[in-house]
Amino acid sequence: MTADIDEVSDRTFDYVICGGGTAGLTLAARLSEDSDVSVLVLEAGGTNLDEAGILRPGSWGSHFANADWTWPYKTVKQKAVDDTEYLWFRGKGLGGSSQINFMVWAKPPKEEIDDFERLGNPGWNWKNYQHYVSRTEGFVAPSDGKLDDILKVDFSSWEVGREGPMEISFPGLVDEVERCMVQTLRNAGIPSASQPLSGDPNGICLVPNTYDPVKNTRSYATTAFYTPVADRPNLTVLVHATAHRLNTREAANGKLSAASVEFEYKDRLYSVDAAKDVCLTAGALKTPHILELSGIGRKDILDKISVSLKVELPGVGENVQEHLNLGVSWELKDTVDFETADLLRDPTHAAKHLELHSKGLGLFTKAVIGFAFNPLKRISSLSDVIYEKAKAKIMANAHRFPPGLMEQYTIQLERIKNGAPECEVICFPGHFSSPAPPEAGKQYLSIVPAMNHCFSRGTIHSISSDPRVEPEFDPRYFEQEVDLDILVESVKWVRTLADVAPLKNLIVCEHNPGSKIANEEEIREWARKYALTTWHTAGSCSMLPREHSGVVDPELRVYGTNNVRVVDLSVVPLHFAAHTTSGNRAISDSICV
Ligand SMILES: Cc1cc2nc3c(=O)[nH]c(=O)nc-3n(C[C@H](O)[C@H](O)[C@H](O)COP(=O)(O)OP(=O)(O)OC[C@H]3O[C@@H](n4cnc5c(N)ncnc54)[C@H](O)[C@@H]3O)c2cc1C
Repeated sequence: MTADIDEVSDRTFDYVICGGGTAGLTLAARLSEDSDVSVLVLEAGGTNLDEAGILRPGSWGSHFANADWTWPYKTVKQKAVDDTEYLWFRGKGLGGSSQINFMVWAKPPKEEIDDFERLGNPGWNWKNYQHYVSRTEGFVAPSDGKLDDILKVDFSSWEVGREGPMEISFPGLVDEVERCMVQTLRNAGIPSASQPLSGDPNGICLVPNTYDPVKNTRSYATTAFYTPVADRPNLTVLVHATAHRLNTREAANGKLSAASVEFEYKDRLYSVDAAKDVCLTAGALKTPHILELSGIGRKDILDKISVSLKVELPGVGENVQEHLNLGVSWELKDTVDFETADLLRDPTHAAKHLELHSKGLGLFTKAVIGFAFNPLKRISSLSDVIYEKAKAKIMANAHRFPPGLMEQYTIQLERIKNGAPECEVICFPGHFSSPAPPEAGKQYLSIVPAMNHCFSRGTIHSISSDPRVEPEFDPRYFEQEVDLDILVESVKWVRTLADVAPLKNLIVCEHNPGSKIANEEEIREWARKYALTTWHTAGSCSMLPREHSGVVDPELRVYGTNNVRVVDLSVVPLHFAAHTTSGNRAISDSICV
């Protein structure tokens, strides 16, 4: 049961958590394990409990149209992409983005978590990361041998948590699509990654999902971290409550302490006191907004919006890092003996598969599981050229970088040189590409190159002191040319897979980008125009030394404050090659030990 306003307004809780999403609910569940502390979660959206459209896997993207489940954030015009404004959907309501995401449970290469420590964050290394994440994982290996012939993996050897509250498993429907994809990648010379969930995803991997294998439904922050503990007397959750700003005072040690949180509920303002910590978990897009409105951030930004500066932290809303993707799709022959997600666009087929889902069958029990993580040098002969060009440009501009960025770029260049598996490809069972839309009655397969180590850095800043005015989201796509160079090489490699069996035997033609996009310049132009966010934005309140533009210390405490913590993807100092939900669990678990 969620709370009423009377149970919250003007009361005091030990911990006030702003944002009941992926990280916020994990944190609340962990903190409230101690029955001596009281925990409050303020969530701007609703509860969205037991919504079939959320629980049903295979409904990718359909949530975007539902204003109760999704925030329709939008970027500012992107200069390098013809002034395009991009939609940056995020989950709204309990569970946050974990209620609308694609359910992929992937984990980064161990070196990339160790890089957090190299950047000045003692204790933030793979060993600890794996410890925290495995407390969440409730991995269930396929019991019926259905993946044995595809994967050839002994799941008992996987180092993955098996006792945690989040069901992680392979989906109900794994068929020829996955067999075709994996075999094609194998025939293209890509090795298998045998330990994708324990720090070595390099190669082909079938990645499990946040998927309940018994009910064939989505597992997410709500099912794992809210529903099972909702009746704890020391846990209070207020929905439709939007945190606006922290009311702070200067403490005896000269630092700022947050005494209370001002929030909006049904068009009225309220306040709630925090005896211990205020934890910001509004996600990488909104957490910097709350800090700035509370007077913590860049002086020039706060001056512009007439908010008085309490703690000057030039890193707030900076160092924003994105993952990008760009699908290549092929039209399939009529004779293929499997069905793809394309059929769900047809109402008759969708109705049939809804019925099947109630029996644990059909396309709605399908998920995205086929992946390969490749070093650039494995898929492109231009890896050294791209490295040298990027390095020369970085060295030439080093004097312009904010403190701390050069250290990040040094690691990013090393990753290219040392063959870090940064070029991901995602096998999607259906149409997932632009600009040509799918044609009715046709089926497609897509292989989606994804960029995980973008060099471009964006910003997220408030443009008004009115909390209802969204901040300006500016990812600065392709500001660094190396991002486009690497993406183009990935696209070129993916297109060559059309000549590799078994894929080549199943396809009629390339649908996107299509045969008209042939030479280097055309591919470059297509990639620049049609690359999309993977919704993995991170870094907007980076955990770095303060002199390196850091916002939080290794305990996730905001510099210059006694009790303000940021506990979501905002703190990632340098992005990693993995989907982000697992990282978020580690972040929220880390402060509870
Ligand atoms: C469409 C989509 C697909 C994705 N696919 C995958 C995938 O397959 N695998 C994967 O690992 N990752 C995926 N991701 C990314 C992953 O889901 C997110 O990185 C992760 O869920 C972010 O967690 P968070 O806690 O930082 O933010 P969120 O989960 O977004 O939580 C933030 C919460 O804060 C609330 N909020 C915002 N502002 C306020 C405020 N002022 N006051 C109170 N509450 C507030 C929001 O309503 C929300 O509930 C996807 C994301 C999206 C959007």
